[in-house]
Amino acid sequence: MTTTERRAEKASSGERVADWFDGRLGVYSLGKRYLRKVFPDHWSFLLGEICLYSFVVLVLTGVYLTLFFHPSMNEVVYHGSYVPLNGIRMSEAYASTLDISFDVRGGLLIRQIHHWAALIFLAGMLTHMMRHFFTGSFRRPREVNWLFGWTLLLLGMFEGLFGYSLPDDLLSGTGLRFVDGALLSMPIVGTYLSFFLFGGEFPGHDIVARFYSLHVLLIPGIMAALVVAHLILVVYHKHTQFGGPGKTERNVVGTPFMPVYMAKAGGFFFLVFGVIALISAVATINPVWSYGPYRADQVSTGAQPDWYLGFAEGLVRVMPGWEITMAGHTLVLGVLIPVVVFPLLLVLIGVYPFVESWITGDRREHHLLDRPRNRPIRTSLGTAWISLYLILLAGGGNDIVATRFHLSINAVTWTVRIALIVVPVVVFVVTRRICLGLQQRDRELVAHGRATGVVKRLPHGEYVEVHRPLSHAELHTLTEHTRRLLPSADRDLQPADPQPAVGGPRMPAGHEETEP
Ligand code: HEM
Ligand code: HEM
Repeated sequence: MTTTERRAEKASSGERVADWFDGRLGVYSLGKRYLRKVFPDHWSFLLGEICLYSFVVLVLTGVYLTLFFHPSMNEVVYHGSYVPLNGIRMSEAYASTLDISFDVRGGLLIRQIHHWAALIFLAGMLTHMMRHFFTGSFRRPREVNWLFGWTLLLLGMFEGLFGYSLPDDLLSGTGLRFVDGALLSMPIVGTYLSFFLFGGEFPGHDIVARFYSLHVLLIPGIMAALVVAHLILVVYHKHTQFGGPGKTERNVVGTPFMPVYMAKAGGFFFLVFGVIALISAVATINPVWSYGPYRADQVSTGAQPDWYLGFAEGLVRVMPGWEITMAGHTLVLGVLIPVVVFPLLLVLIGVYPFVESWITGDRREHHLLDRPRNRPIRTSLGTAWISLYLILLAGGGNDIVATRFHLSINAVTWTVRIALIVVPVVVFVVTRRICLGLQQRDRELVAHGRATGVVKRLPHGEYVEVHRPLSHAELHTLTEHTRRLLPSADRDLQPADPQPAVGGPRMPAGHEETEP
């Protein structure tokens, strides 16, 4: 008997299973390489995980919904548990959504989890994106990963729109009418595009089935592939980290993937799932039975898209109803301008990493994150963009704001129009001042230490405040960006130097992974 055979005989059944897989998939070398991968610890890294887990929840609940949802616009007469709609003509899609809500066991909860998860997914993506924006993690070499993320955001928005169009209720039909109007406003191609999408004149009989294929197959497929590519790139580039003692452009300090990070991530998945399930169990979302089935001659009052598309609605609502006639054709500028501005606002985000490196001429690799105050212009652009987005969101709900607060809708619309121009500029200027103020405070802290509030009288009568010098770690964090700006800071590009530059302690706990 050979040694290997003797070892195989002695090995436990677990080891034998692992050996079996190793022989076929090479899991040992993969595991050795990646299971001890170091992940830095920071609460904001959880935002990416929220996106990931809510996406998983969407896929799981979406698959359950496909078992009962009928993507058909054929007309049926409803005879189900929801008595007020009994005997009413509606599409099969709407009738099956009512069945999911009232007759399928657990159906309403799963529908609500699906919808709430969609809202949280997009909120997660937007905050995750802003976190990466403000800390500059999109810089070289992560521009492509930024673009992958950005594509996920775009696809997520359209996936949501297609999803809430599926039940074919009065609200989703109103949303589709909006899409139709946007298409029709496009010169020359508008009518063709509308007929192509709806398979004839709006609303036609095809749109639910078409959106269904896109919603359950094409878009989730592309998104799943992009999520995998996104995460592979995070592993390939190694994670960025905030500056601090022991952290350089060439190492990553944190906890290993197995077992620490994996245990935390597993727990966090159940936390995210649990919170979404709890919200869905207590808060109604999209009660389609109270809107009624879609009819092209009706529109519901207070119709609103899901929050992530509210800014597109706002763009249309703040525009005056301008129209011009050119060569015998009417151009509806009131809709056409928003249709052009909407993608522009999104494209600006996608190309930002390239524009920034072009303007600043910074083509270096960056693995240490910026503190937002040290990049005042970028930070101010980010806050101005957020303010623009929020104002448009409020503009998209101008009717709700007017009715809830007993205001005139014209007054609300005009306030939004003025705010749209003034507020982002003010926010930009104020944020920049705040950043510069914070930088000044950092400089004073470095130069004089922290004020203790203790005032001393010196022997010759002078009063002075006692300042406590900062610790080495604090000093390192506050001055690290200035060293990176100096040409001599190229030491960051030299082989790993885990020792802090200001003589502070090494990272107290955690593991360190060094660039080869
Ligand atoms: C990945 C992102 C996804 C988003 C943002 C999303 C969003 C939505 C939304 C907002 C609705 C309307 C829910 C409602 O009726 O209140 C919906 C419906 C639906 N979704 Fe998704 N979804 C996603 C993925 C999926 C996947 C992967 C599947 C299936 C494999 C799926 C299947 C369905 C079905 C069958 C419906 C119609 C059922 C109904 O409305 O009750 N979804 N989706
Ligand atoms: C389905 C949607 C998304 C998922 C599941 C996802 C997931 C993640 C995860 C888990 C990480 C590592 C941890 C972290 O830094 O948070 C990450 C990193 C990153 N994400 Fe996303 N993300 C998504 C969307 C986005 C979007 C919309 C953007 C920006 C437009 C983006 C840009 C980035 C960048 C630049 C990194 C690299 C950061 C680094 O190495 O420090 N992601 N993503």
